[in-house]
Amino acid sequence: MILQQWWLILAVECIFICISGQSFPQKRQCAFQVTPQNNKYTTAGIVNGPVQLCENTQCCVGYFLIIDGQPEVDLLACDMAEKSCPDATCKAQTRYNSRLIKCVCNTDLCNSNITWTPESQELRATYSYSVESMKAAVIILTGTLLVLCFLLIVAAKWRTITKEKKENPPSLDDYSVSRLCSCQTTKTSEIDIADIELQQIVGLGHFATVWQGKYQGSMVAVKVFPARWKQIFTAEKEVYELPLMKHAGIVNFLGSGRKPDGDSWHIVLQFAECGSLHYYLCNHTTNWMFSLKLCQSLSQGISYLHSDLHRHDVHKPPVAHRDFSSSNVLVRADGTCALCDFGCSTILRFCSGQGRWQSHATNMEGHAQLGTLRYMPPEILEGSVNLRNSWCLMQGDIYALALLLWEIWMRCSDLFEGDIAPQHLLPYESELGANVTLESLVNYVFHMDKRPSIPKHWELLPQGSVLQELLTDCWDCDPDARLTAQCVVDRLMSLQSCCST
Ligand SMILES: Nc1ncnc2c1ncn2[C@@H]1O[C@H](COP(=O)(O)OP(=O)(O)OP(=O)(O)O)[C@@H](O)[C@H]1O
Repeated sequence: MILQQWWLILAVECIFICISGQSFPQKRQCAFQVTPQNNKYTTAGIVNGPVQLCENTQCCVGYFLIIDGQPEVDLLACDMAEKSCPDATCKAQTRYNSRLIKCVCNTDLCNSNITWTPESQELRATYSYSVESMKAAVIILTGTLLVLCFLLIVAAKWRTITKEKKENPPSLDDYSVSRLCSCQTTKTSEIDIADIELQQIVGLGHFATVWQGKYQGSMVAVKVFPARWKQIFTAEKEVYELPLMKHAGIVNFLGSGRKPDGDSWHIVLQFAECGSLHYYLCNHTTNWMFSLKLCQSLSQGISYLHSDLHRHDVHKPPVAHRDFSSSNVLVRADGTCALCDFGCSTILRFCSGQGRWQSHATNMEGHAQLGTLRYMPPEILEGSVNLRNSWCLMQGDIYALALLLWEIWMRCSDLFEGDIAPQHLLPYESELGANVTLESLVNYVFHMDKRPSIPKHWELLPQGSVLQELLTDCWDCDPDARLTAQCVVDRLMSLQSCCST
């Protein structure tokens, strides 16, 4: 009897091993070496000394620091999730800056040795994979992972739905950047620059100088681009000139013009009396209701920017901001926020002839990594995202929105004991300093999955848990798990009704 049972167990085990051997490929083994700062990768598989057996991927990853002209290991491990890794050997693919390089590859222990020459430092810095890698990845993925991709999309969508996304966002899958579709409609709004009186400089950006000025008897802001930044001027003007772009959450565009000698290009805007949100928060604390007003108008602005609107025969396509920071939000005298600076933005257009969304960014090709480093989401910092995927650009804006909400609430006296809010700090300023580097952000935000710290005592406040949940749902490391901007608007609305003080 006992012998019979033993045979039965052995037979079942045999069948199981046979089935599992046929159904699943052998697990990938990768060289393993981490530091306490990036030990997140320990969870990517079973570690056995210098080797890791991957749980979820066939890809090994290696990060190397260039020290004295030689690559030195920073991290070796299995990749955290299944991604494209068409190369059998570890070739330097992405150069984050002059010091940090990365490879991903698909054979056992392939990440232990990187193929790198000083010439490969000439690689153009980009957060997307090279064209060859992309082509190979597409072929492999199309052939072997079609079903898996479908299941992943369904799972991601399901997760998105369960996050109470009340808005029904447009389906923006992975589309390539293209020329403008024929369905584009823009209006021009030329202004004679001679009619503007420039009075004083109120802002100095990377690309333009912003003046306070007078136009037709009203106070205006004039953004002056030198001729060499014409491309950025054109990109920004194009966003402002989209149909239905007038909204309380977006700074009012009055027109644009060019100096007769052609050496500068001008964008004329409504003047925001309190300057940038960053400037405002450095100089003012707020009470709860005022901070909520800032947050609501801010999220309404980004929600409107992301929206796909049809009114009568007019269409406003969704726009991803892509450089959302407290310096690119203005504060009006009435305490409402208005978005500005669309020089890095991407317009998404739906072309009925092609039956799909296309993204359009005038300046995208030359400035793949545009945006303010500190506000870049982990997936863009790490380089695992395809920047041509329009939907992930919106999700990047939501990550930055969370950082802005955090900045605003950290200056709200009602959220601190004795009504004393700490001095204004930029996100990650207390942890990484005033001048962050890409390397330190990749480590802290991506590898360590850290975010700006939320004061412990907020848990005890009536609104504390909602604030905390809202922030964590917006800066989630998984872009698909983040809320939509409209959902943020709704959550803030419910905060107003439940926690008015
Ligand atoms: N309409 C406005 N009213 C008042 N101040 C403004 C206005 N527009 C811009 N500014 C000020 O000018 C600064 C720079 O503006 P903006 O971000 O548009 O320029 P930029 O050159 O594109 O900057 P960046 O370095 O972010 O790319 C803002 O942070 C703000 O202080």
